[in-house]
Amino acid sequence: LVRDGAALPQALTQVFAQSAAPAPTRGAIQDIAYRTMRGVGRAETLLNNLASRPPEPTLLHCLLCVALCLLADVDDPAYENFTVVNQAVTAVDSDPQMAHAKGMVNAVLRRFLREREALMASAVKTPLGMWNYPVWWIDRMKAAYPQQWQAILTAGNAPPPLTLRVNRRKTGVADYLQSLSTHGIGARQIGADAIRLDNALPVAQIPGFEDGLASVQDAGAQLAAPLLDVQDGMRVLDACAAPGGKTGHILEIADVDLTALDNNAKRLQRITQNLERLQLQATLLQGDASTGSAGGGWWDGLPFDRILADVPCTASGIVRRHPDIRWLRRKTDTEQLATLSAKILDNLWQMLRPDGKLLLVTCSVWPQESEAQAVAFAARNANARRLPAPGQLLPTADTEHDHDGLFYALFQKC
Ligand SMILES: C[S@@+](CC[C@H](N)C(=O)[O-])C[C@H]1O[C@@H](n2cnc3c(N)ncnc32)[C@H](O)[C@@H]1O
Repeated sequence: LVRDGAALPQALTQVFAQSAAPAPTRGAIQDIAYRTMRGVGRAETLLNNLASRPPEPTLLHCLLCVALCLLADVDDPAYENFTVVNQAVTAVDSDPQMAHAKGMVNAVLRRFLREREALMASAVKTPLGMWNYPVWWIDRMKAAYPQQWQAILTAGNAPPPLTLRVNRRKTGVADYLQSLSTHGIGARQIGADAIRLDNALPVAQIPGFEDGLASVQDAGAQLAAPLLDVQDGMRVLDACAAPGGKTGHILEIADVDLTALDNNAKRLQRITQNLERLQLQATLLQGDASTGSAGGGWWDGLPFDRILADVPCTASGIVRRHPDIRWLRRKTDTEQLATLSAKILDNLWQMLRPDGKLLLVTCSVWPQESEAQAVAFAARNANARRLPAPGQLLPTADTEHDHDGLFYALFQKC
C-alpha cells in the first residue's frame, strides 16, 4: 500500500479494518511496518545481491524485504532469526499465488544468514544500502548540509522518543515528573514544558493523559507557542492548525480568542478531540489559508494580533516519526509545497494588525521551504521585520536536547 502511495498510518488502518487480528498482533504488525520503512532501502539492495532474478515488486518482493529488514537489524533485533525465516516461509506457503516460491524464500533468507557479514558490507557501499533514503534525498541533503548531512540522515533513522508537553494550566513539570516517578516511569525535562520518557508507552498508560495533564508533542514543536508571544486577550489565528498540537499549547499559555483554521475537515475533528481532552476552547473553521483576505472567504475582516503559519511542507524534518515519508515524497514536492506556502504567507500577512507578529513554522529541513521561504517573504513584504527566532533546527537524538527538524522565522508588521 505504501508503495502505491498510501501513508503508513492510513495503510495500517486499512489493513486492520480487514483483519480480526488481536491487539498484540496488531502491535507487532505496526512495529514491523515501521522497522521496514527504516530499513527497506538496505533490504532491497541486499535482495538485488542475493537473488539472481529478484521478484517483481509484488507481495513476494515485499515479504522478502520485510524479512531481510528484520534479519539485517542486528543492533535491535525484534525476533530470533529462525522465527523470521519460519514465519516468512509459512506466509509464502499459505498464499496460493506465492506458494511456488517457498523454496526460493527459504534459500534466499538462509543464504543471507550464512553470508550476512559480506552481504552487509557490500550493501552499505551503495548510498541506498548505507542510508535507507532515496538517492535524490541523500544527494539533496549533502548539498544543503555539507557538514551535517550524515548526522541528519542518522537522526532520521533513529526510533523517536516519546516526548510530552506538560499542561501548565493543570500542573507543573516538577510535579508531573514526580507523578511519573510514582508510577515507575523514568523521564527527564528537556524543555520549558517538555519531558522525554525513558521508554515509549501507549498514551493510555500516561498518567493524567485523559484528563489533559499532558500531551504528546516533540520538544522542537513546543517552541512555537512561546515564540508567538501570546498575551491574555489577544486575537490569535492558528492558520494550519490540525491536529491541534500547537493550538493546545497556545491555549495552555494564555487566555486568547483563538481561531483554528484548517482546510481538511477530517483533520479538524482531531483538533476538537484534543481540545476536549484539554478542556480548552477555540473557534474551529474549515477554510483555505491561501485565500480569504480579499473578503468573501472564511475571514471576518477583523485583524489578528498573532498568526501562527505552520504551513504544509514535505515533513522532511520529522522522518524519524514518519519513516514512510522519504519513500512517499517526490523530488518535485518541495517546489510545489513552497509555492503554496508562499501564497498562504502573503494572504495571512494581510490579516495581521500593524505591530502584530506572524510566526512561520515548517517541519522541513529543505532550505527551499524554510530559510529561502523566509528570505523571499521578507523581500516581497517591505513592512515585514524579521525578529530573532531559532531558524533551522536540525533533528537531533541527543538525550538532553532531543527534537525533530523544524524551522522558525518570526516577522513583525511595521
Ligand atoms: C504541519 S500540519 C499542521 C500541524 C499543526 N499546526 C500542529 O501543531 O498540530 C499542516 C496542516 O495544514 C493543513 N493545510 C494544508 N493546506 C492548507 C490550506 N491551504 N489552508 C489551510 N490549511 C491547510 C493540513 O491539512 C495540515 O493539517
